[in-house]
Amino acid sequence: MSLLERLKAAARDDWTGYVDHAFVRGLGDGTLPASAFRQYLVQDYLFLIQFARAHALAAGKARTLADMRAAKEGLAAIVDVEMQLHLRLCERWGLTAAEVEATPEHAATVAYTRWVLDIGMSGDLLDLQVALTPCTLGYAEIGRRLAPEGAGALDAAHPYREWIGEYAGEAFQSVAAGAHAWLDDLDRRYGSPARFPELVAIFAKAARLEAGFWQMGLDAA
Ligand SMILES: Cc1ncc(CN)c(N)n1
Repeated sequence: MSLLERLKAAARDDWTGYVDHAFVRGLGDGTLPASAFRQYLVQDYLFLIQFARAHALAAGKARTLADMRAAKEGLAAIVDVEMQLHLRLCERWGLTAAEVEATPEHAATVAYTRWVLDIGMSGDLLDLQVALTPCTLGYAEIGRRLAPEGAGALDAAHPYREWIGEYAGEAFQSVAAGAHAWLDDLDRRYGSPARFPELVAIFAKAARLEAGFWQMGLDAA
């Protein structure tokens, strides 16, 4: 069993509370209020800036060139791909990058991002990657669930088609597959049965903070 599968099994309720949150169901069936999505979108851009820092921190924590390259892939996926999607979506919602960047961070954004950065500062690369795993692999799972037949099969009139398509699409799924393989590789080198409970606690907390992030969007509706 991969480390991800073991972590999900050990933190099942927290994982389900995240990937099956009411926000996600609303995204899937298109019933999510626009005000909830807008709040999410703005805060998620601010979130990604901090998560880019966390991926850069992973490069700094790396002890091998291969790990540094893997961290760089995660950083590039955020800065060069995901943030561009957000800018396109923001534009469509009448928001400029400058306006979004000038928006104050919500408490849920600060709570999640600064906690991950703290895990990265105080722990090792495996701790940090476990803290980052619900972010990348959770969205990949959500993307596959919301578009089981692929991004191209989504209804053209679906209000959240572009968002779902991004996470269900090949580029993001391939980044997620790489992160999944890297996590197992780190676990083989740095993991141990003694460390597992601590890793579960990190993973479960990240999943709860993800659920809190969705809830922050819903609360704005
Ligand atoms: C809150 C959150 N979590 C995860 C992702 C996917 N990188 C995201 N964009 N935003």
